[in-house]
Amino acid sequence: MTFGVLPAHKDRRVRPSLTCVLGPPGAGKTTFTTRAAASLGGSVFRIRHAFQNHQHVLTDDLRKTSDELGWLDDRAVEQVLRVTFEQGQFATGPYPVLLDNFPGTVDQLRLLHRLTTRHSIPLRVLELTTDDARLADRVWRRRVCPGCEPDRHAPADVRAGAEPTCGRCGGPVIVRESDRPEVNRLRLRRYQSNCRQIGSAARAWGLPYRQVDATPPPDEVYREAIRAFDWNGAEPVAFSAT
Ligand SMILES: Nc1ncnc2c1ncn2[C@@H]1O[C@H](COP(=O)(O)OP(=O)(O)O)[C@@H](O)[C@H]1O
Repeated sequence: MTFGVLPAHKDRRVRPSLTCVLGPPGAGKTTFTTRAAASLGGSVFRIRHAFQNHQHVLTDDLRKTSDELGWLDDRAVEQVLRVTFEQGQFATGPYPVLLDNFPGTVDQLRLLHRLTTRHSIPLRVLELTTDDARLADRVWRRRVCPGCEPDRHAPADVRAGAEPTCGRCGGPVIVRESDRPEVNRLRLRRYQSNCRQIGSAARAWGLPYRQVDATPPPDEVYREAIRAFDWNGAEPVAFSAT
């Protein structure tokens, strides 16, 4: 099986796949995708990074957006997906691919479905859920470290104190721009208005769709999520570079 010019995973039991990881802000998507990609030997896809990396494929009108959350038009999404996956420019590592917080709409799921069907790549959806109070608390507490993660996405491992610091580099941590209450409210509202449609479409198109309770600690969430899918028809194996 080929998928653009991307290499197949060295371990034949781990086959190419795309797993959409969805959930409201604070559910733990980035925590899960980062961890799963590391232990499965895969990579994480983020639409924002893909846009940044492939600006050149977009015409000027498609680079602009007036959307309140900065989402680009689906024509831009389609072009970026094509160049990322079909033209093999997804150079962040071998499969499986975990799509962090993507798709955001049913039309975007349709784009992915078409793309993966064309290339016989399994596509499935994992939704992480927890209660509203916990979501609010996690978003409220989340900090990022501009030193360790200049793009300010992945949550920092915060060392508590009068002035909380990054557990990794000891530097100052800050609140993520998108966690400001007014932006977070918008993100949550958009998620809530789109997630049911995405779920219904996934089921109608025969895509595996699993919900996992993201309330327990990350290790447990990870185990449950891995259990929720027959991960490529094989027990997931820890990735070894050898
Ligand atoms: N299972 C979990 N239990 C407790 N805290 C978690 C869990 N998963 C994530 N977190 C913390 O909650 C915050 C949000 O997690 P994150 O992965 O950034 O969520 P999302 O990507 O869904 O917005 C982060 O500070 C993270 O460290």
